[in-house]
This record gives sequence, C-alpha cells and structure tokens, in this order.
Amino acid sequence: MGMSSEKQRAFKAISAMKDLGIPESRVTPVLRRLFSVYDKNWEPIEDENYRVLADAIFEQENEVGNAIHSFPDELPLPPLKRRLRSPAREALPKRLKKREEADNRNVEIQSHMNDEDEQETPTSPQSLSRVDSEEPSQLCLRNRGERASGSSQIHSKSKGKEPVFLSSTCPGDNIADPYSPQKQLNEKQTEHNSPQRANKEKGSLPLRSSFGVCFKEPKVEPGIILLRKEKLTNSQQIEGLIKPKSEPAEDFIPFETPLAVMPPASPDRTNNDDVQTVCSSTGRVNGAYGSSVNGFTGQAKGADCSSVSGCTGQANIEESMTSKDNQDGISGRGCKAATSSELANVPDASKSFEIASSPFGEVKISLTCNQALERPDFRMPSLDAVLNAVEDRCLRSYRILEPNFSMHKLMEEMCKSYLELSNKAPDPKEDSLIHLSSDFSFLKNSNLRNVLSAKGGQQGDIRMPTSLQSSEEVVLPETPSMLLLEGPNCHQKENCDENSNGEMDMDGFNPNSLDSRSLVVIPKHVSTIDVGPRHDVNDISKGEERVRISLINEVSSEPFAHPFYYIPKNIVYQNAYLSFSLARIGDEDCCSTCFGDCLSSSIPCACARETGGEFAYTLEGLVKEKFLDECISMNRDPRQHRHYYCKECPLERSKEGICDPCKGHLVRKFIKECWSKCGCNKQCGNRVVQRGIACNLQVFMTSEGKGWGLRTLEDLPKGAFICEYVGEVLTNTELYERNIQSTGKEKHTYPVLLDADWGSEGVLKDEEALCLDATYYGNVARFINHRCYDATMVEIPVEVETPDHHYYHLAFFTTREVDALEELTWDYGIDFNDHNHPVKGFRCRCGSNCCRDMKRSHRTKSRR
Ligand SMILES: C[S@@+](CC[C@H](N)C(=O)[O-])C[C@H]1O[C@@H](n2cnc3c(N)ncnc32)[C@H](O)[C@@H]1O
Repeated sequence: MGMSSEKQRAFKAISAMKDLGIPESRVTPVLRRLFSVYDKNWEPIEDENYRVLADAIFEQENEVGNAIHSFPDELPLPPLKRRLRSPAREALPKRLKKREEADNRNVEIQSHMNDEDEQETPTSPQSLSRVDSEEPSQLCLRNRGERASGSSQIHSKSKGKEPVFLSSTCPGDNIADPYSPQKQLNEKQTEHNSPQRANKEKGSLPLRSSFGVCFKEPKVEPGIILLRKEKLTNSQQIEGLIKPKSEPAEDFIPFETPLAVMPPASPDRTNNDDVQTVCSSTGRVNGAYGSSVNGFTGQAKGADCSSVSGCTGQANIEESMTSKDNQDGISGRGCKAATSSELANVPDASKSFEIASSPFGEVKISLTCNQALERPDFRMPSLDAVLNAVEDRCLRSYRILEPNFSMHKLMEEMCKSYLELSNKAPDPKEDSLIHLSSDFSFLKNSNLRNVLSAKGGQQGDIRMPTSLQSSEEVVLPETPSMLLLEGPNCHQKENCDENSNGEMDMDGFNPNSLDSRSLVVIPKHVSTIDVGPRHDVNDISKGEERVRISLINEVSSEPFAHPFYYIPKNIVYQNAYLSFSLARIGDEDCCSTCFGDCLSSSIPCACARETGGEFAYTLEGLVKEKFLDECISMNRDPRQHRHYYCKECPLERSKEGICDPCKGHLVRKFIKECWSKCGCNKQCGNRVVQRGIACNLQVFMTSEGKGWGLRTLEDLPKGAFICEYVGEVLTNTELYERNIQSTGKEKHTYPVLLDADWGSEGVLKDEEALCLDATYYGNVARFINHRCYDATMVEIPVEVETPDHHYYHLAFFTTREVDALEELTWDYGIDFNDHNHPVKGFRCRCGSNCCRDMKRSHRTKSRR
C-alpha cells in the first residue's frame, strides 16, 4: 500500500478520534503502535468506527495512571455528593471515618461515581477499562445506605439456573467520565454489545437491580489491545499474529527506530535436546529454559515481553517446534535442517515475529520482544510462567470461552497455519505439533509419576483422575447449573468399564505403562466459534478457574452429590456492607506512581507498608518464609499472639441461647496486594491471590472418612498460594438466620468468620460483622478438610480492593513443601467443645499427633 493511502487512512483515523474529542497528540502515538501491532493492516483498526483505536488510547491513559487527570479542562465535574449519610457516619467505626476523609480527598472520583449511578451503564469492555473494574474487583458494592429496600435474595431466585450474577457491569460502579468520548463510543455500541440486553432477552434476572453485588466483564489489561473474538475468525486471529510478511510495508509515520534484529535460531543445532542460550546483538542477556521429555524437543529462550511497543531493549522468546517427522526419529535431519532454515519474514528488523521452517517440516517461531532488557532489574521468567501469564491475559482480554484454551494450543495453531500456508498439510492424526517443556515440567519434576507408578504396582488400585485418564477428554455442553455428578468420575459410560468393585476403569488404561507422555493430556480443542460456552463436567470449577480442577473417588462408589454453585470470587448475599470503592482508596494506600512489577523496584511501594515496608511475596510469588512462619505460629500457638476480645462479640450474639463472653479473635497479619488504583500491571509480583488458582488441584474422596478433600497434583514449595476461601459474604445476622432455619443435619459446615481485625473496629454491629459461607456458593476451598496443628496450609488475610481490614480475602498458602497427591488441609481453629459454634461439629479424623479432639476415644494416630 502506498504511502499516500496510508497517510489518508491515518488522517481519517485521527479525524475520527477528533470527532470524539480526542486530540491528535493523543491519537498519533497509539495509532503508530496499533499500526505496528496489526502488521500495517488497517482493517482491524478501522473496524467498528475505530473502536480498537479508542480502546487503546484509553488503555494507555490507564497505563500511565492519568485516567482521572487527563481531561481536567475538557470535562466539567459534577457536584460532590456525599457517599455516606450523616447519621450513618456517626455510627461508623474510626476506620471507616478515616476512609470517609479519604473520600473527601478524592472528591472528584467520588462525584463521578455517584453521578454514574444514575447513568445508563456502558457495557462494552473498553468502558470498563477506565474504571475500577480490573478482574479481581468483580465485587462491586453499594453503600448500605444506598441499597434499595427491595433487595431480594439472589440465590433463591436463581435456584435451578446458572447463577445469574454475570453482568458486564455494576450499576453505580462506573466512574468512567460521562462526558468522555469513550462513553460516547460506548453508547453507540451498547445496543448490540450489551450483555444486559442479552440477558434480558434470555429472560434471566434483570441485572440492573439494587442487589449489592454484581459481576463485571473482565477488564482489559492496560496496554493490551482488544481483539474482539466475535469479530475475528480463528484463522483471522492467527493470521493477525503470524501473517507472513512478504514485503515490508511502508510506514506512514516514522516508528521507533528498530532495534537489533534477533534472527531465529543459531544454525548449529546438532542436538535437539540442547538448551540454547542466545544473546541478542545488543549484547543483552537471553535466558534459557527448556528441556526434553521423552525425546521431545522443547527449546525456549524466555523473556519478559508483554508489550507491543515502547521498544527500548530486546529479548527473545523462541520456541522450537518439531513436526511429526521429527518426533518419529528424523530429529537428526531436523537438526541439520535448522541450519538450512529459511526465514519467512526477514526484511523488517523491527518485526516482533519471525518464522522459520526447514524442508523437513521443522517450524521455528521467534518472538522478539523489546521492552524488558532496558530494565536494570530484568530477570528471566520461566517459559511456564510466561505461557501462564499470556493465557491469563488472553482469557481476560479476548473473551475466550473455551475453558481449555492454552498458549500451547495457540502455538500449535500457529504451526499448523504455517504448515498449511506452506502447502504442507499437517497430518490430521497429529495430536500435537509442538512440544514445550513447560507442559511436562510438573510431571517431570514432581513425584506424581512415582507415586502413581508405585500405586500402579497393583493394577486396579489406582484410579487415574479423569483428567489424566484419556486424551479423548469428553467435553459436554453445560446443562446442569448445579454441580451434581451422578456416579463416580466417569461421565461417559462408553469410555468406562465398571469393574467388580463397582469402580470405573478407563478402557485400555494401564497404570504400569505410565510415562510422562501418557500422563499428559492436552485437552481436545473445542471451537468456540459456533457453539456456546461449554464446560467439562469433570472440572468442578466449570471453567471458572484458570486451571481445571478434577474430581476423583478412589475409595468408594459414593457419587459426588454436592449441590453448590461454583464461584471463583466472593459474592455478597444480601446485606453485607463492604466498604470499598476506588474513591475510598487514598493515595497513601496504593501505589499510583508505580509501573510494571512493584516487586522489581528497589524501593517497596506503599502497598508494602502493611507488611512492614517489605513485600510479603518473593519474586517467585511465594510468601516470604519469615512472614509465613509468623502466620503459622499464630495458628499453631494462638495463645502466644495478640487477641482482641469484643465487648459484645458478634459471634456470641449470633449463637443460640445465652451469650458467652467473647472467646477472643486472633489479630492476624495481613498481606496487602497492589490493585486497580496502583500504577503497576496485573502481572505485578504483588498480585498473587487476585490472579487466582494456578496449581493443579483435585477434589478427592478421603480414605479416613472425612468426606471429600482437596489435594495437589504437583509438588508445591513452601509458601505457595493455593486458593482463596470463596463464598457468599454474609453478615453474622444472616448466618445466624441461616443456621436457625436449617435443621441440625443441614447446619452450615462451610462458614468462615472474617474477624481478623474486629478489634480495631470498635463494637461491631451484627450487620457489620462479616463471614463467608460456602454452603451454596463457593469454590474449591469448600472441600478443604481440617487438620489440627500441622495442616499443610495456613490462611492469611489478604487485602485487595480495600486497605480497610473490615473485608478481606482469606487466602491459603502452603506451610511446607507439599508432595503431589498429598492432601491440602487447614486448621479450622475449631474448638471441639464449643457445640454452639456456627460450624457444625464433627468427629475429628485428622490423624494429627496433636489432634485437639481429645475426647474422642477413637482418635486416630498420625501416620506421618
Ligand atoms: C468444609 S467441609 C470440608 C469438605 C467435606 N469433607 C466434604 O466432603 O464436603 C467441612 C466438613 O468436612 C468434614 N471434615 C473436615 N475435616 C475433618 C476432619 N479432620 N475429620 C473429620 N471430618 C472432617 C466435616 O464433616 C466438616 O463438617
């Protein structure tokens, strides 16, 4: 395309933005980036009246932390409305008053919020991107005083259906400026994009209601360009990524000077098992990470590369991919072939993608990322971490509904496309064209295989998790909204045989033949183009988590019959008052001037203040040993640690009969994570819990009679985040009401008090004291069994959306190294003599030497 045409299109784009009130100065740099990202392809930029461009402009503003201050002159601010009403304020505990003062400091934001309450809620993803809508903030809450009296009980209304909280946005939560061009753009798009509208059409609950909670669509990470999946076919998306470049297109405007080219692969690769470290011509370091499993080649040079612009350095990620030919023993030729690789796209050094192939079917993709290496604190992430992070970003950014989406598959698609384009039709029987070490690493490093092999000595003793049983994983359309699986883990009869013990065996499954290759199941890809969302019924999270959580019963034929809705984040039941909003987070409680990863900064940011000016997490994302040990010590020997004794204990008040004096609440140590009002990005190392479950977990039937439990399928280090305790946020009163309404048998076995800081809040009213109940709505944590004293996990309160300790996330971290297949337990801190406790009493079968259930004559001795 000629220069003049490029210019014309650029001018058109600029003037379209001008029409929306965005000055040229803000448009041009973003346009340059987009133009580069889309490989000088104008269509995606022009699509939908330059929607992507507008998105990107606002995303960039978010990224540099000036979303609020960027239009001071252009945008008149509505008058301040007080968030809290005076009488309510009088009753506020000190902490909340302090927050209100912070409100007043944040008057501009506040007034926007209130004003938006009355506005029609924009629903497009980009509208959310400017507001407090980063994924973890899915809870968006109203002030109790503002809650309409007609609030109904969401869950009771939605019984029998998929929980209907999924709304793209929450009324009243959008602080996007009503006058902003972005909003104008949104309004144009609301008609056809609105999930609310879609929901209405489906006849589900009206989402714009007075409920205290609703979910938002995931927000796009600042700096990420939105590709709208529904607009692009698979192949378009892939093409967008790897479109072969036959000719260097002319730049319509000067771009950043290209940095040194990183040509793919050093030529002399004579051994596919080699892990290569390549230095870029800038002399910067490229790390290496890769290994070979069972003869597969996995090579990668990882780099922290996420941005598509701002090229200031250079790093490489390279994935060596071998086709079937190579696997079948032609690897020698493949190695030789590497020397004769031909670059598919050589000419333009600034390109971030390069693909090479050999005449023998070897395809090599080289990603050149330019952002990381100028950073003095640059460190090489593992390929695994990069793939996970990219998956995470993609899932949030592109509305990918396929629960089994993986970067591995994406790379494979790239390979396939490349081969197709090269007129080399891939073998349809090919199960995987690429072999990355990351997919195998946990099996290679963990002792899962040994454990399985050991057990497999007696064939039939072991039931493989369904997720590992067959590569023909069954993916069924989701019909049941409640997770209620009939029978053991085999959900497709045809694939299962029932043995004499009534247990299910997979056809042809031979535990003795296990090797790491047979253990790895790459789930069948299901296209999301023409079908609705699907869930693997053997994923108890129904696709809600980043990882699949399988379920297995190796000890009995008891079916899994837990009627609960899986939710990955807390939701408010009805009256719980959670006092957080962006406006309540003062500058002193966030790190608005940070950038990138706070953990890499030499000076810890404001978010580390909660943990004594030091981050609680290590660079590897583990809780630091000292901090963790203190938390463990608190749990193991609570008497040695500070307690708060309520004058009128909400817990006692909510019990039946006479109130006992407060038994004391442990004053716990908190972790404070960075969040939406912080300048850092979602990948910041101080955001662990909010990223969700990352390890391989499994719900299994315990053999000690504790019912279902949770275990890990991989070796875990000490201090690793496992999961959050997720449930409905209730007030103590509501929990009390639930308990008295239920019969003894149904007494709630899943409530957790959020009492870690009751002490600093003065006398808490019943409706202020919060707890989580995972009985009806919960996540995988509802299966965590109790172990006295030496549990494998400890709970730590984590602040995400609010610096106010009133509401927090309860997160579980490992107390020591945990082996694959070991149960993940937690010391409930239960007093086995307290029969009035809201948690239903049980006969403890934890097996710990220090079991506190002393009265039980049948106490089991620990086997550990
Ligand atoms: C939060 S649930 C844990 C999951 C539960 N095992 C299930 O099957 O749903 C708590 C319940 O699990 C059982 N449980 C947990 N830890 C136990 C233990 N150490 N000994 C016996 N039962 C236990 C008790 O019935 C308790 O009320």
